[in-house]
Amino acid sequence: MFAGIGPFAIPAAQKRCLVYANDLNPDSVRYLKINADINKVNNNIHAYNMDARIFMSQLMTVPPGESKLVDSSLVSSAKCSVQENINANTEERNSENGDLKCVDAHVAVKTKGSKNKRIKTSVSFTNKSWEHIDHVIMNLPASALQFLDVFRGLVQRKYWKGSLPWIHCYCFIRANETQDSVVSEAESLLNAKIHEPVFHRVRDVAPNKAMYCLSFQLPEEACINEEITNF
Ligand SMILES: C[S@@+](CC[C@H](N)C(=O)[O-])C[C@H]1O[C@@H](n2cnc3c(N)ncnc32)[C@H](O)[C@@H]1O
Repeated sequence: MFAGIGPFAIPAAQKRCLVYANDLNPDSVRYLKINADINKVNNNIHAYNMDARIFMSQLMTVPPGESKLVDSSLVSSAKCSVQENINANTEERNSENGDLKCVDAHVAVKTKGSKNKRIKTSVSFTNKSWEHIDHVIMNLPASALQFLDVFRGLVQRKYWKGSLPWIHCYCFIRANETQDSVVSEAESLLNAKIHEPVFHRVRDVAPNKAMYCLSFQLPEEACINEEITNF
């Protein structure tokens, strides 16, 4: 969600993960793509330049064409509607399900105007992210925890295949704070109970403050559990 120039995205892609990497800063995304090129993993990394909440929402939205299908076997055989929207390598198109912009995976084109404007980022859906993702990495900013609300009702269980994703959210804990208070805050943002949260102490950043990574599996209660409608 906050990929920066790719210190997590590039190693994951090197391990053959398919990575959807996003950052709000266009310069970060530019260098992320350069790093992906240098490391020869650009086929495994799809880079986005948008706010992390919008990114997650759009990644997980079931396109309208897919939502009419009656069972998951039909869903898996249907063509990705976003993919269908790409008919020229460098042409930008809006997806059916919103305003996620698609261009060829290997082309990073700056928008007209000033240097610092958003860049058109690359999307080439080979997988259907609303059906399954394994891990979400939220490696800072310090406010990363506050973004957990995006997962509330994000996954539509009837389209999801396999186990729910693991969320890895970095945070800072001061000496007068506890891990329990972090979990409580995360639970209230998710509106669901977190089962078996795992804290990994990353490093001390000050005498009374340490950086942690809170990992947990997205709780079932945080998902939408509607029945499939038969048409
Ligand atoms: C401290 S950096 C960490 C970058 C990277 N995860 C790393 O470990 O190098 C935080 C990143 O979050 C990005 N960021 C901050 N707010 C954001 C938001 N609302 N949506 C997406 N990215 C954001 C910043 O642009 C920055 O690249």
